[in-house]
Amino acid sequence: MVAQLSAKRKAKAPVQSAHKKAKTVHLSANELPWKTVSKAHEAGLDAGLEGIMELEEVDGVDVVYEETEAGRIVKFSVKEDEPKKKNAKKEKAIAPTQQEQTEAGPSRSSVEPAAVGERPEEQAFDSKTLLPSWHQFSLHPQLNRTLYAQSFSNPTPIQAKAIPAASKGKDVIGVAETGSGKTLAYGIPILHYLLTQAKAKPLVQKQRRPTRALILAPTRELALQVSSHLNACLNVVDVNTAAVKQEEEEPDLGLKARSKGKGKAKAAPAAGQPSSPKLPPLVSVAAIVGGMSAQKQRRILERGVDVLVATPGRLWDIMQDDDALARDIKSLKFLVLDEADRMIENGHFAELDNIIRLTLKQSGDETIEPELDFDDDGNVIPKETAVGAHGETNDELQTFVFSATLSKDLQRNLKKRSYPNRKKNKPATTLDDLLLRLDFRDPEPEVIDLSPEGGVVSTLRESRIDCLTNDKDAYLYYFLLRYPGRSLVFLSSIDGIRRLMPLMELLQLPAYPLHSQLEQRQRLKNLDRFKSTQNSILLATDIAARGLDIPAVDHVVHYQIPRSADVYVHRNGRTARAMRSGFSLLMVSPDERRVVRALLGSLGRQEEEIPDMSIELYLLDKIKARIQVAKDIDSLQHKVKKENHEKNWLKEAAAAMEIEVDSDMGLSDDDGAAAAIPSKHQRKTTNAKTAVLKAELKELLAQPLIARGVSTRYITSGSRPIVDDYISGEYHENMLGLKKTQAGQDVVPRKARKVVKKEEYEEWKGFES
Ligand SMILES: Nc1ncnc2c1ncn2[C@@H]1O[C@H](COP(=O)(O)OP(=O)(O)OP(=O)(O)O)[C@@H](O)[C@H]1O
Repeated sequence: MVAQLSAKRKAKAPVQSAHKKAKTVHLSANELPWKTVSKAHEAGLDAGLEGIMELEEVDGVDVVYEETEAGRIVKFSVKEDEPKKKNAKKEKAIAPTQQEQTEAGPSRSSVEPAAVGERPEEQAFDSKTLLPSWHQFSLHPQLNRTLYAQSFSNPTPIQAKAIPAASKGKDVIGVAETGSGKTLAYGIPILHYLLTQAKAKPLVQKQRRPTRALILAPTRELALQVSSHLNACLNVVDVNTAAVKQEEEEPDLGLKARSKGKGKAKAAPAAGQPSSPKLPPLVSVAAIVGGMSAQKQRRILERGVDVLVATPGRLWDIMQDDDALARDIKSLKFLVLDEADRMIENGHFAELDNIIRLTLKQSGDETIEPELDFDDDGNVIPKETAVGAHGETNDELQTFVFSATLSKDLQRNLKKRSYPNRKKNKPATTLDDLLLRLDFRDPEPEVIDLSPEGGVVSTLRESRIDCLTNDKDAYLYYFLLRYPGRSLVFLSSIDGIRRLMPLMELLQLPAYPLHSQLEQRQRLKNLDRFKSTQNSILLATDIAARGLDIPAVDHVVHYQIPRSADVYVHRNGRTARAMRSGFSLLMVSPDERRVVRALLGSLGRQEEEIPDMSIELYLLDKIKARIQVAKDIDSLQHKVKKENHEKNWLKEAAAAMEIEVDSDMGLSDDDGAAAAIPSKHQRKTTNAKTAVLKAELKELLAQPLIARGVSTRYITSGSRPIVDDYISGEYHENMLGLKKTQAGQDVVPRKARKVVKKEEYEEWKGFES
């Protein structure tokens, strides 16, 4: 129970007025413009100040002590004109439009002083002047403010279509290219609704917030990203700082990618608000994902979250012990499936199916009990007694399904909901099944399909290299040296990443791994390092293929070919986002060629459409030498590691069995010739070999790679004089004789490609026959 207790008021310390000319009025304490401040959460006041439920403060007040016959009295003097002048400019910029006032609820006129307890989020914003392209949507001022601060001056095409439809209460199926702002296309309508609904509740209220929106995402990283993307829209920003910065920056070219720290303004208290105390958010967003403390997530849920972004597995785990949450899911206002097709791939089918089942509109014969029963596989057991017993329906629910890849057939079926046997209590078995059992309340969901022809984003440059499987390392190394930048390299297996990582380290390339067998903390750390290092490499499985919005990925490399056309589209979508240019390279070995042809065919494309990457073969040979030495070192190191591991294992096993290792098993260090464990001598030899190879590699790495025809003695001579490149600063630091270029400049049309090498030809022939 929350008791409403008397507020503690604090006035600023007495100050002698410096502005003698300003008109001052004396007010009683109750007439002063008090503002509510939150209790300093960080200072731990939450727990310690029983009885003090609200703090208030007041600015610009002088306290004057006057001696009267009745004794000393206190007068509060307020300067009348100053504050108004000072804030006039700001107030003009954020004056509300008539429309906004209606949408966002009553807000003050620009000249009215801040109302007691007004929240910065609710201060009006002049979207007509500052964000004309967004004005038509009549968004909550808080959203306008953050859009402005992030320089999102225009809605993206999918946003322009989805926001009005969703705001009208329609269900939306949105398909648009990767990096086109789908998160905000569904996020803005949700936040707008919740913000306009939210009433500034007393800070003391400990009441649990019911979850109103559930966003399901296939991977933990994507869920965390969506949550932070939406949270960024709820940060209070100082619009005036933003305006100044905007003028200083170059003109907006249309779509500017949002990146942390690159926004126009820092999160800051809105104009006229105190800077230190932090109010609890009007609307809260949190992520519930696997691999992170379930207990902490449960605690967050106990307090309640308005918008929950979750991966199905963890959500289902938590829901099984949390009836309140299960009830919330039954009466959601918004359900979003972001990249639903990937959720199926991830093996979360059953959980997703169960969660979706709870969101079905309850009808007379399909009621699901709030208290759930589960079978051994964690599936909901429909209760017989529940039939028609409760009659509660959730007609309110709006469903949004977004992806960059949803087949036209599925879109059509979803719209028509032409699913012959929609037996809702039977588990779904395919994606189509699952999506078709979504209970759209809207008789005609809005299908917005803006996907580009063949799935290719207009700012993406694609290319391919045909090479033998064994040569992929060399080609990859060549590419990474030749085109420095942020490169995301996709592999199909975790083993492949484990094999490549030590090679990258030995070759002194800054590479980080990302796959499902890493601890979640390590995954996030590696992702962060990749994001924050301009020249870096992320070796990732397809957990990084969808949705991840990493600012400025220059290259996507398909080291191993994607297993479907959709994955190809999504992997490529990690670059060329938000109208930036990007580059992708497909590495195709002879045995992958047929699959590539089929894959492109299913996108309605020909192989010839993807040009070849041009390669300096002379340099490639030198690169192969480096790779070979690195591989030799790695295999020696691997051998030593394996032997040490076996030795330790044997020792531990022997100790557990209380056996003398030396005498009983002949595994002493000295008689290694006969034993599984190498002798000291063998180990020494291996170490010496490793040291020699490391020295050799060091020397190779220290020498520049010199292209054919370059004279290092006389830079003005040779068939490839490099003097001009030096003068213009265009010379390539790692590859002498080559110019610094973008990868996209070094592609050649496929028809013009060279004849395959003899040994490749042999292999191809074998495959093709
Ligand atoms: N109106 C806008 N103007 C400029 N940039 C925007 C706008 N809306 C979103 N962005 C930015 O575009 C980038 C891509 O957005 P988002 O991640 O939502 O794309 P997406 O369509 O979901 O991509 P994917 O299909 O790969 O998941 C983000 O950095 C986002 O901040």
